[in-house]
Amino acid sequence: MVEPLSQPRRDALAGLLPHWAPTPGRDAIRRELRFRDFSEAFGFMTRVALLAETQDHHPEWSNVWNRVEITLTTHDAGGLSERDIRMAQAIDALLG
Ligand SMILES: C[C@H](O)[C@H](O)[C@H]1CNC2=NC(N)=NC(=O)C2=N1
Repeated sequence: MVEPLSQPRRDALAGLLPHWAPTPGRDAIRRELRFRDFSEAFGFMTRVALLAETQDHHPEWSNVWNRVEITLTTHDAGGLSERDIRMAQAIDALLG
């Protein structure tokens, strides 16, 4: 079992993640990305997939050609946890 984030921790972290927004109706965060083409988008997804395996934390996502939509939440916690924040920061770092 993973602990969900407390409200103060949630507030403290919100400013650290400028590219991520709350997912409407869910305890989750999401980010939409647009790449030059499908190859760039899928290359990025491949890198995130490897990252997800190393962190044992997996995104919910979708891809349409050059667009990738990522939602992060922790199923084991029934909502946002520190794992999602760590993953969001690692994804942001990949993007430079
Ligand atoms: C058994 C395994 O550690 C768990 O199922 C992991 C795998 N990846 C996961 N990913 C996400 N997003 N939430 C989880 O709760 C989760 N749990």
